[in-house]
Amino acid sequence: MRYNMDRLYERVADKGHVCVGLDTAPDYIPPSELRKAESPAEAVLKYNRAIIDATSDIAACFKLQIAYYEELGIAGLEVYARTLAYLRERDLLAIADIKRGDIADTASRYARAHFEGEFEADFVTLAPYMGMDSITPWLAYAERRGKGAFVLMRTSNPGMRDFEYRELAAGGRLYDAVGDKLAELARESAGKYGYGAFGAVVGCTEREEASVIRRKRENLFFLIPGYGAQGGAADDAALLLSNGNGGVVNASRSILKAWNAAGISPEDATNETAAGCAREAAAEMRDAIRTAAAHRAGPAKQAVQNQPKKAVCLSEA
Ligand SMILES: O=C(O)c1cc(=O)[nH]c(=O)n1[C@@H]1O[C@H](COP(=O)(O)O)[C@@H](O)[C@H]1O
Repeated sequence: MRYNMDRLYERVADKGHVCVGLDTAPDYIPPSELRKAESPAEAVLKYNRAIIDATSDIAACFKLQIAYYEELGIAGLEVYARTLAYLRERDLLAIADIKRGDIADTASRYARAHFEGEFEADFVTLAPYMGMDSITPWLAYAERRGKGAFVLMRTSNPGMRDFEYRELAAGGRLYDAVGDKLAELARESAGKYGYGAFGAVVGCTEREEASVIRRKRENLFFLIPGYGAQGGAADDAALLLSNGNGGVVNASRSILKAWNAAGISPEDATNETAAGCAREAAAEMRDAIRTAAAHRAGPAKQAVQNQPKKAVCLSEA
């Protein structure tokens, strides 16, 4: 079976580790574009296309957080489906960030909804709280169609400590117990590069145990959120990589709102300028992660959060 995880590995080797997050809220879009569009949903679709076109040679993959589409109702879900189709037509890999988890029968319907038909994606995100019978129905699609998933293991949010860090009576932490199960699954679905069809979500906002997690889970490919807007930096993310591969690092707001951070005034901004800034932010991120991965012992943390930047991306738009 040719797993999507193998394809993702190859994209990382080719283009770097950036996963562009298409978490597109209408208020991230230049006001002139919102005024021109017939609806906020239409503006989101046009913005997504502009960002995809500007970053497709830099991004290993794209991630759509479905909440940003659901909140726009039916029109938003249409844009979600059309953005996925736009990526598919360009042979770009898509992660549907849906964080599902339910009993097996329901899970199999969720799996059909997101691995086939109008909402078809290459990967999904899953929540493991209900146990492995909520995960295995998705795995059938790995065997049949090469699909992949990232299961929440150690997340990027402050609340990760509420449950994920709980010490278990049997030893280890709760997130470690999730890792054990995922490593087992990965052994059964190992692809060409040794990674399982299903990987794990490990955030880069917490350095504690990052190197240990990476060493211990050598057959799990990681989806690494928390870069940029949540404070994670290139050298934090690099701790979760393995031999220059083994993970993609997601950034949503720091790419989608790069035009804002560059100091371009809302009156002057267009999709073209926003796309130019997004491209620049994604390229900087790619280079910073590559450098950090190459120098693991690495120099001082490169602050990426809220960095005031010159509007140099204007000239590239
Ligand atoms: O599964 C995820 O993608 C995810 C897991 C996690 O632990 N933390 C996390 O931020 N995410 C998602 O990653 C994205 C982060 O967005 P930014 O903080 O704007 O880069 C959002 O889509 C989150 O829903």
